[in-house]
Amino acid sequence: MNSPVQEKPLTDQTSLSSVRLPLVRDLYYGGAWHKPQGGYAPTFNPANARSLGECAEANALDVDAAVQAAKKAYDGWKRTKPFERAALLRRIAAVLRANALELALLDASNCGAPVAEMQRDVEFAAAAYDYFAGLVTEAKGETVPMGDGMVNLTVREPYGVVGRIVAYNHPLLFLGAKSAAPLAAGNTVVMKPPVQAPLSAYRFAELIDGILPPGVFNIVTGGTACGAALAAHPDVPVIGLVGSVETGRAVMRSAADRIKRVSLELGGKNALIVYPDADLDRASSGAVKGMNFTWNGQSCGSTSRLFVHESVHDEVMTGILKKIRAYQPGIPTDPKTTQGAIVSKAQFDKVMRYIDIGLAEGATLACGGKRPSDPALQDGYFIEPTVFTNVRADMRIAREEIFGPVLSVIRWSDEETMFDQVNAVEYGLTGAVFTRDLAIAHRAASRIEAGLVWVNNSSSHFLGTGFGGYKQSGLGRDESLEELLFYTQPKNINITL
Ligand SMILES: NC(=O)c1ccc[n+]([C@@H]2O[C@H](COP(=O)([O-])OP(=O)(O)OC[C@H]3O[C@@H](n4cnc5c(N)ncnc54)[C@H](O)[C@@H]3O)[C@@H](O)[C@H]2O)c1
Ligand SMILES: O=S(=O)(O)c1ccc(CO)cc1
Repeated sequence: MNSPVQEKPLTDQTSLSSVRLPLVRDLYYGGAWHKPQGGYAPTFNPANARSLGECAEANALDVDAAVQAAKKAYDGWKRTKPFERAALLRRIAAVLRANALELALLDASNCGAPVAEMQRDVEFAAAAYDYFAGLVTEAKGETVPMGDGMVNLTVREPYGVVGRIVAYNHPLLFLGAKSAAPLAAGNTVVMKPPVQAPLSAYRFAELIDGILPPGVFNIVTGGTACGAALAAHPDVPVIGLVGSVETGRAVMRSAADRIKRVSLELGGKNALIVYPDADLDRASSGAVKGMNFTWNGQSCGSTSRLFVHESVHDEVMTGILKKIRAYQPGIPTDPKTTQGAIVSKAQFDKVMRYIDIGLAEGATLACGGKRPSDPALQDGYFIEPTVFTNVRADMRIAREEIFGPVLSVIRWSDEETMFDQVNAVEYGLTGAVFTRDLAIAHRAASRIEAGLVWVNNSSSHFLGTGFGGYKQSGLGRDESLEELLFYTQPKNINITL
């Protein structure tokens, strides 16, 4: 067992007394910590732009060492009885729950999302471990009648080493939730956390160290070079990415060279449609909820395009501008904070650029669009919740993923034209419809080109139901049995008796 941890104040701004800050930020593979050959780079607290210390930057040699450790552990893990695997996964879920606040504080200080939300993220990761532990016997096969003297059966087997590369908006959630299915299916994993916010991953490795056999669960931290080395590695037959469309294309290109299986959970520019018959109070609440302002809209599923019927536009806007006030930028580690900081200067600058573009394109700034005035927040990457009205569907702020707290409101009158505009973007991750009419709800749900459509709701994920994109938003469905089966391959066995 490694115990590379000491008590130390997390940041000088945390309103909670103290938290264990991982002192060892090396690479975790083969059940041990290893110094990176690629060196170290600082990670930051986006609430004040201060360094939180150096973290390992894995290079291709480091990634290879982690993959070899995972490869070595594969045979034993594959042969472990499914219920034994499940019991170990459930122990990880329990460890996550027992350490939720500490892990959430690490995420809050490193990725900028409020600690209260990050506690929910830890619970989501724990629930995913429990869920996939419960599905281990569903990785099953079938038999085909062959007549006398012959038996035909299909079994599902794991692939070997799975690489999973994840985005920065839910660091711990993705580390946990995205490792659970491949492990449950009998693969070993090499996880690549987001370069912007790796701290919770180190602590996760410390906490679960010793539960799984060495080499079953491994972590390599770093940026593009680390992710690209993992995606290209010849001994990694399956690669799962949570990230941008651009990265998805890069991962798919390198996967093509080795005929790898690829799962892609990518970006979105999702539409929420309000019909004239909708419960307008619910619709304005849904529009605010759908933006995930609490983590600054940094959610692939955020409904950042609001299509409101012209007859109810003003009433819906009044509701939105009132309800949006519930989100006030604040220090992420403060449990009362409702909206955190944007993850990095680069992302902050990108969002501000899009706000300038919206203004230049002639949209009307209805609220936000700037840093908050609170002096305590001046060093951090904070932007007030921002709403543009009078947006045309062809404007860049209505077509491109901003991944920030910026909502674009578009009026509609003709339903066909509205559907054309909703589906005109290259993305197809989520969509939402607000109406009281079931026929409209079904019509709109069938017309929206997206992998998930909420009716009279937004933002929520439902473990067990499948989450993933149409069009450029990705390939595959996570959070479901389909995710477990994705990490298995069928083998047909034909027996002549
Ligand atoms: N569909 C989903 O479930 C989902 C969830 C969260 C975020 N996202 C998307 O992720 C994006 C925001 O996250 P981001 O900025 O971290 O995305 P990103 O694509 O820049 O990075 C994602 C991960 O890929 C790694 N990476 C970058 N370039 C790589 C390469 N060439 N090869 C291999 N790995 C590489 C990064 O280090 C990171 O770990 C948005 O587009 C958002 O919509 C999608
Ligand atoms: O990016 S989000 O839409 O917030 C999100 C949250 C959880 C998950 C779990 O698979 C995926 C995307």
